[in-house]
Amino acid sequence: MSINPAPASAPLRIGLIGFGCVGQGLYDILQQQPEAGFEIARIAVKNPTKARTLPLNRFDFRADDLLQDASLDVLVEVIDDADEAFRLVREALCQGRRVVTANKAMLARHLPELVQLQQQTGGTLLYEAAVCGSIPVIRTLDAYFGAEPLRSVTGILNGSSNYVLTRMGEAGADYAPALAEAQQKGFAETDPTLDMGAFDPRSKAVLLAAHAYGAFLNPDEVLNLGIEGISAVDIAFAASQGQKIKVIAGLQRLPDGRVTVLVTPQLVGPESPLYSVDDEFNGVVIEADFAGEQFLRGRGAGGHPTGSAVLADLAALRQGFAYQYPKAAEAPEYASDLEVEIYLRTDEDRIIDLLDFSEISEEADEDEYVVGYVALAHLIRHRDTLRKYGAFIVRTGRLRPVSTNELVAEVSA
Ligand SMILES: NC(=O)C1=CN([C@@H]2O[C@H](COP(=O)(O)OP(=O)(O)OC[C@H]3O[C@@H](n4cnc5c(N)ncnc54)[C@H](O)[C@@H]3O)[C@@H](O)[C@H]2O)C=CC1
Ligand SMILES: N[C@@H](CC=O)C(=O)O
Repeated sequence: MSINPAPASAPLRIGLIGFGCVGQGLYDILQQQPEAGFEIARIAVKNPTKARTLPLNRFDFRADDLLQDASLDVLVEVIDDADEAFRLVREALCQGRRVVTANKAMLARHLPELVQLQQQTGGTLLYEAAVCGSIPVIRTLDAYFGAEPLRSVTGILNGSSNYVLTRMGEAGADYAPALAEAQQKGFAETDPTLDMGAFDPRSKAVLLAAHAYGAFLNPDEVLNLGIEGISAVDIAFAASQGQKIKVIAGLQRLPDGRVTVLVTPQLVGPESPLYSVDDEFNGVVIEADFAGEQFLRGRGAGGHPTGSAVLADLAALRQGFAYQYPKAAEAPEYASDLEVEIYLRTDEDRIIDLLDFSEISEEADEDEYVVGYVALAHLIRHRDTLRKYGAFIVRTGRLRPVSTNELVAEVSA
């Protein structure tokens, strides 16, 4: 038997919208891979006066001009403005075009509409780069695990906050300079609050929930707590227990079939594969009913790793690949009637009152921390107040149904 290579065909003509960290990363990758069969035909940028690595005549200054150009085979949207990204992607899909985006904030807000639009117009939208940079997690969940029920998907989904936590834990760095380094390396969002406040990994968790469980969630329903209030005391507390603090997105099927999603700092021990996922790396542990545990690890941010995921989407589009959302027809109910065990450090007594602990197992006046169970609904309702008063919260990983002492799940991260 002889295996014939795929027939040569004309390169796919790409319209690239956005030439920042990711746009340049993709451009660079395609320059180094002329044989890959993709040509960046037009590049739209916003600011005509900004100094760039390519001559001025290489750029367009109106993304809409690319939308009107029928000679472009695929549009790649990698700008940092979620509202404008939605307008552009929506318009392209209305035209029935093929689109790749990395904009998780936009996707998490508009996914149901964008999926419906593809069904109506025949357009295709891929977004592997939107979750975990270079790690092929969306396609793994959608295509490979499309038929298998999943117990949980647990991951470090944000490179910038993981970088800051690593620098603070290993090098004893302060929070602000560690964040400045993450920004300088191109890992952070234009507004780093999205990273440090865990809004970015929450968007990514919402996307994973659609592919892992068929659950299309409103991001506001999902608890996100960040690391803006972290201090050396917290890292020492974790270390005293042989653990590290990581920002963990936990997607979990409960015994009654419902799913819950939490995105918060969490204590992670050396028994977890996520314990040694450091710097800007991301990691995802998938617990499947029949396959058991699988672990994916890779660079979660940066121009080349993210550009690599865009390249993979371009290649997938050429092969006619589209997401199936295979579990959407039997989407589970979303559960928030749970109690979560947390470590809370605050110098404000009113925060402890506000959270109304149902059980306290440990209290240290000197270090101003409390460990105990709190209703998830209270954490969601008061998350802005917690952020405002600099309270720092870490989950232990234990969950239980509201108002009972029966432990339903112990997430060992
Ligand atoms: N940097 C990273 O590691 C990753 C970024 N992403 C996502 O990729 C997207 C791009 O991120 P970065 O490249 O890091 O941001 P960036 O800030 O480096 O670049 C974005 C560029 O888009 C330009 N822009 C804004 N509005 C525009 C418009 N209407 N038309 C043309 N250009 C416009 C900005 O001027 C800027 O140069 C964002 O959605 C981000 O969340 C996703 C995964 C990883
Ligand atoms: N700001 C994001 C970039 C990739 O998604 C991160 O730090 O993970």
